[in-house]
Amino acid sequence: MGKRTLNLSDELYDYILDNSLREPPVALELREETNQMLMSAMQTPPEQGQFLAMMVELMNARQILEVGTFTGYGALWMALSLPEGGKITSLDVDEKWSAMARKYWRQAGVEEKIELIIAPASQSMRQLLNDHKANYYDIIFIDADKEGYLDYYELAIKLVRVGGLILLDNVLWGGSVINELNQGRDVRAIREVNNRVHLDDRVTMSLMPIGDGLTFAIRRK
Ligand SMILES: C[S@@+](CC[C@H](N)C(=O)[O-])C[C@H]1O[C@@H](n2cnc3c(N)ncnc32)[C@H](O)[C@@H]1O
Repeated sequence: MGKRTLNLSDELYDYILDNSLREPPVALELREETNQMLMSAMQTPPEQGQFLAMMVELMNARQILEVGTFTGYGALWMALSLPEGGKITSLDVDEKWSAMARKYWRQAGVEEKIELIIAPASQSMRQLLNDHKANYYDIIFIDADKEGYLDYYELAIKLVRVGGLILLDNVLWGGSVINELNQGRDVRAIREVNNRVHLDDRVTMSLMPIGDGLTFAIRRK
């Protein structure tokens, strides 16, 4: 047995889903409809949706900010886990998926818990700061354009409360973070934010090989 995380074969991944996934039927329906789409790879995978919902419970979260909504799968899982009075603010720049997101949020009875803001996320996050939402969120899930990550992270540090959790998705970018021949803008942006979080003493952090790599950063001051 090695010390490192296992390489997941398709069979082992299926075993994990078969033996741990508790996906609500409405989330399955949304996932299946999204899977028909060209851009479906952007969707949060089911075991990560379930994990986000668990984070909501673990953190006793009431206020959540999601950066990157897509068809609303992650937001749906988190909303189902939020107690009465809890709220998710979800940011996306593209309106074209919002109808599908809203359809399933309504079907799940959580539409009232989710506010969708359509505008560039950096603009929306700055607006939230102007609207006195500094030190406000229990969880901030960053899952939008990678070039924006550093800016989103710095804004998230201001928006999250002390003790609150920032999650950054796709921080291994399919493994290409270690491929020096790959100097694309997305991968360079991810390397830069990974380095920033690693050296940042404002947070307690951990980079976990979940999905495409998920960094946890708890604001400590
Ligand atoms: C990986 S998907 C989000 C997946 C989603 N969290 C889920 O649970 O399925 C990334 C999303 O970020 C959005 N996006 C890209 N650039 C953005 C920007 N500048 N501001 C806000 N959202 C942006 C895209 O439109 C896309 O819907």
